[in-house]
Amino acid sequence: MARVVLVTGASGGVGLALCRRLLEEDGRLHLCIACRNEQTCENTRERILAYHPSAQVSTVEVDLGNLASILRAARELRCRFNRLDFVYLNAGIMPNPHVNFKALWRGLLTGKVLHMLTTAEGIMTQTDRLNGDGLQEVFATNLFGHFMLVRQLQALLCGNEKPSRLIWTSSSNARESAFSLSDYQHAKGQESYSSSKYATDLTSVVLNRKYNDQGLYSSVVCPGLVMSNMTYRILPIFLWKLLMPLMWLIRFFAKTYTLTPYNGVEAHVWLFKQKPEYLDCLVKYHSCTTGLGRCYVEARKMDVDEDVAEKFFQKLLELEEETLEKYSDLLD
Ligand SMILES: NC(=O)C1=CN([C@@H]2O[C@H](COP(=O)(O)OP(=O)(O)OC[C@H]3O[C@@H](n4cnc5c(N)ncnc54)[C@H](OP(=O)(O)O)[C@@H]3O)[C@@H](O)[C@H]2O)C=CC1
Ligand SMILES: CC(C)CCC[C@@H](C)[C@H]1CC[C@H]2C3=C(CC[C@]12C)[C@@]1(C)CCC(=O)C[C@@H]1CC3
Repeated sequence: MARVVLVTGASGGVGLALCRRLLEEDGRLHLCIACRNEQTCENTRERILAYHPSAQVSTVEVDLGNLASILRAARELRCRFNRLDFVYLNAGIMPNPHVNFKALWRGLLTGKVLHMLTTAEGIMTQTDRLNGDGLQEVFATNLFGHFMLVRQLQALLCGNEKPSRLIWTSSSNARESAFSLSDYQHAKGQESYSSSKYATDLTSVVLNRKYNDQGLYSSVVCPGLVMSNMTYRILPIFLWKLLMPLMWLIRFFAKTYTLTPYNGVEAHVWLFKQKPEYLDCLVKYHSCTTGLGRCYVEARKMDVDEDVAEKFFQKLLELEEETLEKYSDLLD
């Protein structure tokens, strides 16, 4: 039976490379790509088919920053499929990124330089805003939209003959100090991206606790530093191109400098081949590349407080309840 795989954020960068590499692994799978609108869906499908002409690729329109769009997409997916084997929750945003060059410069002179260059700790901020649903945009797109999608797809993910899998694209930038239970949407700070990725790690841990006995397993991966539209918004493309030789050099010391989307999805593809029962739900799987360009995966224990994770999950459930009340007309 062909496996059914749903990928969000498939239109470029990590998501597009993931689609292509999954089809290299298994040309028989049914790939459903989730993109923001009809035009992106069609363009992305054509780009994938150009490499894998005989692949089964379908599309679903979803704007993860819009709750009504998520409920509609989930309804469509429930009509189309009777199960989903893998869902890659990959779409993400980092709006208005700002690099603190002064802190970067100071950091270069300290012993923590590699940590800074691989996690961006202390050198990156963002400006967030409210979206049309009245939620903080980064929290809504990176985490809550995906959470709602998973919950709405529960019937396709639980109780199947074989386990189903959720694989979240998190980040090395996920940091406990950027997250607070009392401001879990990160309305007050300037590290909404870091907070949303930490929230992703917390959510995955609790999803395992709640759903493993129903045959649903969740994992988090970090693609490393990848050149994509997201990073091209941080520094201009020409500057990244100029910095490329330096970054290849840094890669001899910083293995998470995967740099290309192809290398960045090593962990996503590795997880596709693993039995979930043997994975550790408190581990984040990092895509790594050696100085000579060999890709591999490194498992690192996550810094999560399971009690905070549980409390945060309750808050997500409350927000979900409010959402479902508001959009009751979009439910079956
Ligand atoms: N690049 C890096 O160094 C790193 C990236 N990551 C994570 O990897 C993931 C992929 O990022 P990357 O490929 O680098 O960045 P890109 O900006 O290239 O890709 C982001 C993807 O998310 C989609 N997306 C954004 N907003 C929405 C939305 N509201 N609804 C639906 N889709 C949306 C984009 O679609 P559209 O084309 O319509 O904008 C695009 O397909 C993200 O979760 C990111 O946080 C993690 C660590 C490092
Ligand atoms: C010589 C160069 C390496 C200098 C580049 C400085 C910064 C622009 C980058 C250093 C660490 C990078 C980083 C990210 C963005 C670019 C840097 C801040 C991310 C935040 C991108 C998105 C992520 O999810 C994590 C990345 C961590 C490292």
